[in-house]
Amino acid sequence: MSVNAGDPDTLKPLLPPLAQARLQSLKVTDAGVAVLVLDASGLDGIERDRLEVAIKDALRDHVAETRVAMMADKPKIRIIAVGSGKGGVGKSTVSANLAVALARMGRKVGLVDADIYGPSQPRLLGNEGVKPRATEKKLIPVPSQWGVPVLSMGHLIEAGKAIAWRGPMAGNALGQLVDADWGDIDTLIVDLPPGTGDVQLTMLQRHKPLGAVIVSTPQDLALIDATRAMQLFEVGHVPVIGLVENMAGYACPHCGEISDPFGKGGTEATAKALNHPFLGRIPLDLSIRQQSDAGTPPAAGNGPQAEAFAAIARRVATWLDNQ
Ligand SMILES: Nc1ncnc2c1ncn2[C@@H]1O[C@H](COP(=O)(O)OP(=O)(O)OP(=O)(O)O)[C@@H](O)[C@H]1O
Repeated sequence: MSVNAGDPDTLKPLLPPLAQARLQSLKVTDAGVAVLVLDASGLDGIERDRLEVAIKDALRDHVAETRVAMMADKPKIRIIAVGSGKGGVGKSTVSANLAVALARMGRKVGLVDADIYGPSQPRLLGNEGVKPRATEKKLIPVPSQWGVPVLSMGHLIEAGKAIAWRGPMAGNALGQLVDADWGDIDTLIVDLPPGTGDVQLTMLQRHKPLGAVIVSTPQDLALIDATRAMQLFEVGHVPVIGLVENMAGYACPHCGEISDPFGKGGTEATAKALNHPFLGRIPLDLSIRQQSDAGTPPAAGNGPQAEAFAAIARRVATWLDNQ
């Protein structure tokens, strides 16, 4: 060991240039052990191994031992966009319950309500009226009792006040919601506004989703619009994870007879025709609307509705795990 052992300033110039550039700290213990912390973001496993070997070689004759800690980059949040061709098909309901069902499976999920002209997530997750806190630069998502933090324009504006924003302002607002301080969340469900307008384009261009879930009713007209929404994602090179059929089969609360006010099986047939997976079907059920209005997502319960959402969440989770 050299006489200079223990002096980090003498050791630094001995390091390979890449290590010097990425060095975050260098300490030497009383026992002569050099402990280096490096920013390893963007380096792959082989590059990291090579760098560690080079550092140890460079210091071998100067310290008793060298330990290198590589700080990996923060895992990137994966965005799943939930879209629909037309309004009112239950896209927000599916987004909220998909997020809750994924959280119940132990996933670290957050929810962005990108439906900035008609935000509904604060009501669906039961945290209406709560204002998000903010650090100097970023919003801090609002917690919900279902384990899913959420950010919505509904948390930032006065309840019931209409927003008449133009495209670019809407895009910037969406940016603030998506780029918030999401903590250890690794998957963000983004509830898009219906259709194929500015907000959807901004989403594709600036915050590229990893995949998209498309919600439709079994109705022909809704399916035509859903097909259009899928084309938008395809043009943006965002893979369609699959289609969800909502409001399928109505069970009469009095006699139990099942009727199909919006048709039957249309979404599954469309998925098949377009070669996309079918993720599952949610029945038209009065209790889904009642629980949603009360801020108690059905996916958090134990009934058949919870299972219907859980089945969809399992398919989405499997898709995520295979990426
Ligand atoms: N499966 C269902 N059974 C019964 N009611 C439902 C179901 N899905 C959604 N709803 C109800 O339908 C209404 C519209 O749902 P939601 O707001 O989720 O649709 P949306 O597609 O997000 O609409 P928008 O385009 O306005 O954002 C809500 O009152 C909701 O509670």
